[in-house]
Amino acid sequence: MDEFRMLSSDVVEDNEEIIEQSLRPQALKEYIGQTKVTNELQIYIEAAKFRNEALDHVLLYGPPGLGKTTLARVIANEMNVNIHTTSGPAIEKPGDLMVLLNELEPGDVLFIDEIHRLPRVVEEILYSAMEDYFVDIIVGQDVNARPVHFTLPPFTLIGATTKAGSLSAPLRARFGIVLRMEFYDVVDLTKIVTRTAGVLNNSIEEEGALEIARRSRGTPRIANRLLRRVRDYTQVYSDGIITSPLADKALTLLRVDKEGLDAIDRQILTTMIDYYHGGPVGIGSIAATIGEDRDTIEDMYEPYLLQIGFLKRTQRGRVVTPIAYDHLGYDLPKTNE
Ligand SMILES: Nc1ncnc2c1ncn2[C@@H]1O[C@H](COP(=O)(O)OP(=O)(O)OP(=O)(O)O)[C@@H](O)[C@H]1O
Ligand SMILES: [Mg+2]
Repeated sequence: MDEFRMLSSDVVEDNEEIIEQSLRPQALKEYIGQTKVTNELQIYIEAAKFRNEALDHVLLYGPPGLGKTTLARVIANEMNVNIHTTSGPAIEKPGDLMVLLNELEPGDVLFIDEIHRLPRVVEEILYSAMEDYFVDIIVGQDVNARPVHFTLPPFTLIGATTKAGSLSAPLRARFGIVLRMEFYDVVDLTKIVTRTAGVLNNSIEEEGALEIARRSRGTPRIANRLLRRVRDYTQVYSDGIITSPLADKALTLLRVDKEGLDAIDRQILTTMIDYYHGGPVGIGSIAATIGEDRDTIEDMYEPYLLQIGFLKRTQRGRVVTPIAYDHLGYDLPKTNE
């Protein structure tokens, strides 16, 4: 079997995007977990509706797969407005953004995923669009060039990013609502797995859902992905009802360990131990040693390893913690004792 990579963003994703659509909760009350975020949003949405205004601009940040896109759609649903979806890298020039802004009706949501990757020239147009709902641009070229002033309807920009730190200060300052998405706890992930199994029309025991939840790195996208693989396994090897032992067997076959770590996670940790005495070591060196992209490690792998306390960040770099040594079956080096 090919190495199973839970965090990959390759070809599988196209198909997965379609599946994800059908799994997305539509309303705030169906949205599981993230209660800090949803409680806050509930208030702002209600107040905006009461005043009959567009919701203030919202910035959602946090690791991938936690439900930012889902939440953006839920917000639009709750506000009863249309959502126009795009992403930072898709908007190459001011004209691309103008096309999108031109489609907006009063109150609409413009969702920009990976907003930290917007080109600077485009970002600058957003400043006045967000602040005062207008855009001044130059139309035409050379002798025909002339400034044009466009007014826009009130709208809500929802930006999503895995890298809040890469957002420029002026852009960040224009979001009235800034929400940080957190990893989900096992209780909420169990609910998500159970809900998804229901949508997929699959029988699952509570313990089976729990086993998948525990190994999903606090991430709904991964939980749903693992559920589908476990479902395949149970349909082939048993009557299709997902139990805890079956989930364990399927996930072990996929080499997703008890903590939900996959091959790359383990490679990061063992490389740090084998080549760098467990650290401190810079993320660049780790990336170079295992031949992975630095951003991928930083955005997709490291946050969860930090969250569960397997990695620690220090002034001088990343350090593997004693519980990670233990989990991997390594003896602690003398200096750590
Ligand atoms: N709170 C939730 N309750 C139920 N299902 C959820 C929840 N959050 C996310 N999901 C499910 O997880 C999947 C991934 O969610 P989504 O695409 O919104 O993640 P994301 O944060 O936008 O990820 P990325 O940052 O990678 O774009 C979806 O299929 C969605 O159905
Ligand atoms: Mg998304």
